[in-house]
Amino acid sequence: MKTDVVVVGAGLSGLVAARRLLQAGQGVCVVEARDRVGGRTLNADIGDGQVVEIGGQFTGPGQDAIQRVAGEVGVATFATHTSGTHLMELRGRTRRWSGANPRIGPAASLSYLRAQRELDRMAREVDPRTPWQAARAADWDGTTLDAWMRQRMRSESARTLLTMAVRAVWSIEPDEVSLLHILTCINAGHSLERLVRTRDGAQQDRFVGGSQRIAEELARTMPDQLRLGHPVRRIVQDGHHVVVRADRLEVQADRVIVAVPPMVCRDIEFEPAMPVGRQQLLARTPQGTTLKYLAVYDEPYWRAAGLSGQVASDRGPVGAAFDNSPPGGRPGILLGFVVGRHARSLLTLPVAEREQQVLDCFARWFGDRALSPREVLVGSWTEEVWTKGCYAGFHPPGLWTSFGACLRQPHGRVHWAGSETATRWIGFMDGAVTAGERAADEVLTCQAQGVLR
Ligand SMILES: Cc1cc2nc3c(=O)[nH]c(=O)nc-3n(C[C@H](O)[C@H](O)[C@H](O)COP(=O)(O)OP(=O)(O)OC[C@H]3O[C@@H](n4cnc5c(N)ncnc54)[C@H](O)[C@@H]3O)c2cc1C
Repeated sequence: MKTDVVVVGAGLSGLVAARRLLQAGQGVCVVEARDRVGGRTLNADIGDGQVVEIGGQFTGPGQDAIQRVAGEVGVATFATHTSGTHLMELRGRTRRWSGANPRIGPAASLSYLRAQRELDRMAREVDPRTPWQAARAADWDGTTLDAWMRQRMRSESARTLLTMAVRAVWSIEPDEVSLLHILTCINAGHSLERLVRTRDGAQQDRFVGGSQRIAEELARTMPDQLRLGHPVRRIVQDGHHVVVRADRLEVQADRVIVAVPPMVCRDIEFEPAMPVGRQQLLARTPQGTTLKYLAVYDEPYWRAAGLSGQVASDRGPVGAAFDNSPPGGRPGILLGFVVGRHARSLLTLPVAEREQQVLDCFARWFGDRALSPREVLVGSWTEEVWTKGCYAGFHPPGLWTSFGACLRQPHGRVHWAGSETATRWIGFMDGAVTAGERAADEVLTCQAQGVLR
């Protein structure tokens, strides 16, 4: 089969790239390993025509790209449930709180807010398009966020709180990530405060009908271009064209856009081989670890007790919880994120034991009724062969300054998309959209100029 452009991966990034290319009159073939579209967005049916999200779900102010695309395909947003009192488990104490910030004592609060402000200020010195060019890039990429926290934050409670925030936002531990990477992501997501917050922040809204609907609606506009269930194994190029070899499918094209997560991209064989910088980049980009649990109850019974369903915990295994009920409030759904170190430890247990530990957390916060959900759904993304971890890939120390310049550099006729290659909202659905559009524009420019880079 022959076409102008092959897109590998029918997640949001690949689908948006394909849409832009089709709009520009290009022939397109989207080759997807799974038998569904949406990648890291996935809806689960909970009956009565309602769904809940197993993958990415939240959106908020400043995420204009995903909201624009959602609007264009007729998917609206609704507010995440936040009314009521939130809970925080911190260093052996459970606190109830409401308003902007949890009360953790004046010294700890001050230490946390100072650190947040300092990180936001440092982040403004980092251009997310070229983090390796920041004046202090070498220093910041030579250390971890944890090392910086130990140096700058005297309060242990404040450090624990920031660790909880980092786990919740990026599903990683502060001692494994480059300080420069965190600053890049903070700038790309406006500010740490915006990344962390629900109201006025990145968790403010959800998509009606579930986020996967956006991918499904995009896919509906290109039925003839989609090839589902064909894992791409090999991409071979010469001076004239590129051939994409997938299971039971071979497509020849002028150019290819690869829109898959970094750890999965490592498994595709490239001929000629990728340049050394990009090989190193992929080999050293791990992905976060997340198990996302959704416990379904007849009603959101915790609301009657004045609780919002929102919890942050350093004890775990659930590190963050939300009321994830559908817009109408029935059934009641508790969402529990098990992330970072807690997720890696939970993943070593049998599935039934994992679930029990999660329900035990819910019972600790919302009473024994939590132990009897009518259904429990789980997204175990590290165990998904076509994802291998989430929410996204991240950079340990040294990576941005050594190999960052290779992140978006095309390899001959092969271009790179996916939320990890974004320069705004890196690792988010919004980033997936802008990365897909950027890669499509690169291809269109090359096609127009007849360029082989
Ligand atoms: C549990 C969880 C919670 C999240 N929470 C949020 C959130 O609240 N808000 C937010 O904005 N983002 C969130 N994210 C992140 C967000 O979902 C992702 O950044 C975004 O969806 C990534 O889109 P993508 O197209 O770049 O990659 P993907 O969605 O991973 O798409 C890649 C596609 O490529 C396919 N593929 C892989 N390998 C091959 C191959 N060899 N051949 C063919 N196809 C292949 C995959 O099957 C997949 O369909 C979350 C993610 C998860 C998993």
